[in-house]
Amino acid sequence: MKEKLTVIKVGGKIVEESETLNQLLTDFSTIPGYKLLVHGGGRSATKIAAQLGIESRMVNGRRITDLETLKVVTMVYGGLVNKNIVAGLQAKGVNAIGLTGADMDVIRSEKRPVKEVDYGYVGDVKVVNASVLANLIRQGIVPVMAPLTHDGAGSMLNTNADTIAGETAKALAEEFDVTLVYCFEKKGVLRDENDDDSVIPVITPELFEQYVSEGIIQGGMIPKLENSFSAVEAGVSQVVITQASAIHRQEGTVIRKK
Ligand SMILES: Nc1ncnc2c1ncn2[C@@H]1O[C@H](COP(=O)(O)OP(=O)(O)O)[C@@H](O)[C@H]1O
Ligand SMILES: CC(=O)N[C@@H](CCC(=O)OP(=O)(O)O)C(=O)O
Repeated sequence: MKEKLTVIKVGGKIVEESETLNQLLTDFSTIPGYKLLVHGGGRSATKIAAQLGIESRMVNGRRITDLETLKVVTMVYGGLVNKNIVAGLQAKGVNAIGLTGADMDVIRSEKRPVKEVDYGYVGDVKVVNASVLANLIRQGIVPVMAPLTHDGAGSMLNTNADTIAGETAKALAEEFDVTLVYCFEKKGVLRDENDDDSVIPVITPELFEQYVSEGIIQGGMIPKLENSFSAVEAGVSQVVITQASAIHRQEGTVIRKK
């Protein structure tokens, strides 16, 4: 029997507000057993870029990352957001280590090829170094991963945090019984975005296609669900999309292969 590991991904709206972040870190600190945290921070990057006079552009939930934007996201995700979370967890007795994909060569990626859209310095994940992460985890260290990867040739690349969480969960599923929880500000995937009580309890790829065509699922929810299906297909035991305050209950929306 494999040991259990919980991978939690927390997004931009939660990490940008100190109160919601602090609550999330408190809840995270009480999850029993092995765990790993992946954070986003897209909203913080957009705000700081604007303060620097840099405009942000998103296509299909991904940021167009030119060289100036790459500098901003490296500072914001790898510095400000990551270190605030690590310090917050240390204050709660969790021995966290902050990592980008370049640290210990944890995640290598490849610059996304230019097709209809040129995303710039955005990386598609090639290899997650599961054994490095597993060794840290088994030593009782909690990895806190920023949405940054590297190309192995000296360049950092910006990678969607939902993808980091999905790919990391998949790689670690060889060694652990992995539960992946995407948490954000809503109660789950909603039938009506303005009605918090319209949680869709279970989503399959077939239902996903239908909801996208009906416009019920859009924007940042699309990469979250695509990564969720990829994770359950690749042996992650359980994938849930839920509210940050409900990470223990894991009610929300459950992702099924079919
Ligand atoms: N059906 C849906 N149910 C819930 N949220 C949805 C839905 N469709 C689109 N969304 C949007 O997806 C967003 C979550 O994606 P994203 O902003 O990338 O999250 P985060 O960065 O917090 O992980 C929600 O804030 C919401 O606006
Ligand atoms: C390539 C790409 O889109 N990267 C994302 C990484 C941050 C992220 O995913 O943050 P959230 O989870 O808060 O949305 C971005 O720069 O917005």
